[in-house]
Amino acid sequence: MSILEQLKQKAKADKKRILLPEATDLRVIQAASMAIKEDIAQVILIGSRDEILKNAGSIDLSGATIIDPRTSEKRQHYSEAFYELRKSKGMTPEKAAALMEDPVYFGMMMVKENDADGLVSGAIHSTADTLRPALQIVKTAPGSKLVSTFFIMSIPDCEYGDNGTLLFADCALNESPNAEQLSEIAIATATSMKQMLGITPSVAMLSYSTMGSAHSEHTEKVVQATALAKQKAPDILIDGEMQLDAALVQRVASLKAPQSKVAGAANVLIFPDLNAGNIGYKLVERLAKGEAYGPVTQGLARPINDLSRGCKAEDIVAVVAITAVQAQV
Ligand SMILES: CC(C)(COP(=O)(O)OP(=O)(O)OC[C@H]1O[C@@H](n2cnc3c(N)ncnc32)[C@H](O)[C@@H]1OP(=O)(O)O)[C@@H](O)C(=O)NCCC(=O)NCCS
Ligand SMILES: CC(=O)OP(=O)(O)O
Repeated sequence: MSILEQLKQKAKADKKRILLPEATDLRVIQAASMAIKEDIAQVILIGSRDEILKNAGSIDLSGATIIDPRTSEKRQHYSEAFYELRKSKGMTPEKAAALMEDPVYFGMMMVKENDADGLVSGAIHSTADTLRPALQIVKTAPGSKLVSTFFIMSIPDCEYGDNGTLLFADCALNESPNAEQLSEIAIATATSMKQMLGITPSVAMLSYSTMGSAHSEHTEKVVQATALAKQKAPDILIDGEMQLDAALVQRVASLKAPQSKVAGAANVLIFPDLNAGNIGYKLVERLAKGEAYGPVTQGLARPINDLSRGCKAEDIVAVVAITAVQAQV
């Protein structure tokens, strides 16, 4: 069974209430219909009922709940709760009331108030416009300092990773993580690999240098992050700094990093910054025809997940399943 099929089966076993706030977009409407048909979530669409149904045309949305923020009886309550939450950051009652007309902000408050279990957005909104309200409203999980994101990459006919399945991080949120933050991203992604996919993580801290073959402030950051991650999580297999070929290809690993248990067998790739991570996942998605599910967030108090604006309806369904599985924890 494919990784995606496994996640869908898990989602089905305990169905969660998942919000789709970009409900007028045709891909989101198609995804909602598919998710309902596959029975992986209770789908809640946020937006104008008339507009959603007009855009849906003949697509069956009969199993979805539709909530219009402008007419919702919860609007006043959410608006007041949002104002309370953000007043120390300059929020005013007027601005809070206006933002509650925005389906993404309204949806975040639904999740915050436990009126839904998770939210998926980003088919229309940029990552910043999806994740900023999540960070402001839902906030970090207890014990988590840093929210970060990963992609589940599923690459056809691929001998690397776990039969072509790898996690890539951070490809969407943290622009220029320092060594401490990079170590947190590595540990969180390894934990996600184990918890969500049941695969033992083998984490490569990527660089343009392998085990000291080059030196600069950029490589030193990765060296330091690797040492910190090993110190904080001695039970997780983490190594670096290493180049991508050393991380994946056994023949190259035996030349460049013969002592490393991770080199040649990595299934979690930690990129040194967002330029590398975002370009890296899109290269694999487009040139190797890999499926890229995400960006999936880790470290938030409740599951809020993003999409790429280039996503297809099937990608949205996959992220709905992932969000539902996260909501089960
Ligand atoms: C998401 C993003 C907008 C957040 O930026 P920001 O400038 O920190 O935003 P804000 O200052 O409004 O932060 C909002 C809150 O989230 C917190 N926060 C921001 N990033 C965080 C992180 N990674 N982990 C935990 N908390 C975080 C801030 O401390 C702040 O908290 P507070 O307002 O309650 O005190 C920014 O990180 C970003 O643009 N990232 C790149 C997104 C992108 O373009 N990706 C490429 C395509 S996928
Ligand atoms: C994750 C990502 O790159 O999102 P977008 O393509 O929407 O910028």
